[in-house]
Amino acid sequence: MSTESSTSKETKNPAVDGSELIEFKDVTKRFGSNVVLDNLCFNVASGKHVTLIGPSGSGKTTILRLLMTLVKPEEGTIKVAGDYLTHETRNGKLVPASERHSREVRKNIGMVFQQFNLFPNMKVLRNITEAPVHVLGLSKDEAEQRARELLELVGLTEHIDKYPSQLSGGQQQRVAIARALAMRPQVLLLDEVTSALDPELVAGVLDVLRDIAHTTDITMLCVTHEMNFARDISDDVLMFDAGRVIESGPPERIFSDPEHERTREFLSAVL
Ligand SMILES: Nc1ncnc2c1ncn2[C@@H]1O[C@H](COP(=O)(O)OP(=O)(O)OP(=O)(O)O)[C@@H](O)[C@H]1O
Repeated sequence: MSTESSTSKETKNPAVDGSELIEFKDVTKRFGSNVVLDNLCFNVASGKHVTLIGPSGSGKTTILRLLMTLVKPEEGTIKVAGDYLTHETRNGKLVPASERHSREVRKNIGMVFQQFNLFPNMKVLRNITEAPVHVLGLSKDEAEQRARELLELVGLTEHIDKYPSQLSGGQQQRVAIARALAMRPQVLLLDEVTSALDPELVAGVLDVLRDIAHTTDITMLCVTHEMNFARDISDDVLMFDAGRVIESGPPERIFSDPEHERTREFLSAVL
């Protein structure tokens, strides 16, 4: 991870191949007159785990939504795995991307939302196999094999034949994690994935994510208020304020010795 304001490169996991997997360059996002992201530049290297922190409304979720192409930037470019998400090259010129192009680039990205967003009318197994079969073109057998492996990873093998409504929130969120991973994305986006859970269910979900962070090569971009989790999994933490990164660095430093007054204020309110 690097930002224009970042100087530190201390990390606990080396980058898988050292290349930048996510690149935001001069990205500005406005909603009406509200400038949510202001000429934002940051990169995330392949295999890194980066956590976005900052006050409510500082633009963290908007960054994840831009990567999912749920919203579009007014200015600037976003690259994923070397391809422009928002633009494509036609006749040697960079032009706004077609839906088709963005969809292809977005296949590199999986997202887990605060509100699980499972298909309520499908059993657990089909929730996980649906996209690999219909988007990636896997055979039903291949997709089911993949789903079974992932259900084991998230500890839900015995719930394979249940509907989401028969599961706890924590179990539903673990299905959502398995569903995102079933697409074998290079990047996993996590948007406050434990915020909607009863407190006693939070640890189980975070344990699964810690396991994934520590045992796979997946790149993670995470928005969370769980600071202990952020400390455990992050190579770098980006502190946002008013649509800009005001400070970044390894969690050991950001949490114990923040440089910026706004970071100190924010951390004293949440830690
Ligand atoms: N679809 C939208 N239409 C209008 N304004 C929006 C929209 N989405 C986000 N915003 C505004 O953009 C700003 C940033 O929102 P965002 O959700 O990215 O912040 P955040 O840092 O993730 O906050 P939180 O920690 O509360 O989730 C807020 O002022 C929000 O009201």
